[in-house]
Amino acid sequence: MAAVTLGPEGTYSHRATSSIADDDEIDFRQSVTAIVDAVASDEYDRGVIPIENSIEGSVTESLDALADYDVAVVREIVTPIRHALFAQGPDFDTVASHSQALAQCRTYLEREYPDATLEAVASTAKGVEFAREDPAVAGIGHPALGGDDLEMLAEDIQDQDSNATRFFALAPAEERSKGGGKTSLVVYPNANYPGLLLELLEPFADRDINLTRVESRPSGQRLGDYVFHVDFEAGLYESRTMEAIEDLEELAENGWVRRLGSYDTEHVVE
Ligand SMILES: O=C(O)C(=O)C[C@]1(C(=O)O)C=C[C@@H](O)C=C1
Repeated sequence: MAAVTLGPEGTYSHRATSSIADDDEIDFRQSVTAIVDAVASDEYDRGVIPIENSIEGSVTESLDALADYDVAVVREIVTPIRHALFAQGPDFDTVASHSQALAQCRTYLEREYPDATLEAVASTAKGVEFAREDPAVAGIGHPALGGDDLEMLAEDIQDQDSNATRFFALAPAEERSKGGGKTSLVVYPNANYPGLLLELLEPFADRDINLTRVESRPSGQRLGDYVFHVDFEAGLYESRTMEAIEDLEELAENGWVRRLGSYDTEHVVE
């Protein structure tokens, strides 16, 4: 099964993708949007993108791409995230990594390297690549990224031991699954009036559907205008879900409701 994810080799996204595809069938892109685009245009059977982290919250580029492209979510993959710090030696002045990884190690970095410049790059593996090329740069990423030419200066530097990231496995839209106990939707009401958010949530409460996440993102159209990402514990084709979606579609008559799909959860233990 051909799959695409965030590269270069050795990112956390790559490790999550290894749980659904053979390593020789995994290709890499430099951004989440490029991955979603490649799946939406049928170039790959699967794409894996990070969605949210237990310390730093949503990966906003991923949420925005799910609102912009028609793709299906067919699985969620939850994996523990334990970061290590790599450099050629102790004399670096810059720490390069993915913005999420830098944020997940904020307390450690402020305590140990208060003067270091933090540089957000496309991925953790990219940051470690920079460290390999430049003695002034350290990288943060999975402990296996090191190798002989880099020193592992510290391990387990994430601010919480329980650090974990949730990924979505995506497929072309026509594969929108009918199985799985969790469902994700994106709703754009294209409206703003008192009680709108309450009205958005009522269709679920009325049918005893447990919401597991509600996230708002700016629509990009105007200030104060939002797209809502909703996850809940019920299948897409259960009658209570279909009824709830009918209510949402009425509410969003000037906007839209996107069904991302139903899926099961896989916990990858490293
Ligand atoms: O840079 C990587 O290794 C990624 O796979 C991206 C990413 C993210 O965007 O959240 C994935 C997991 C970790 O939370 C840190 C970074």
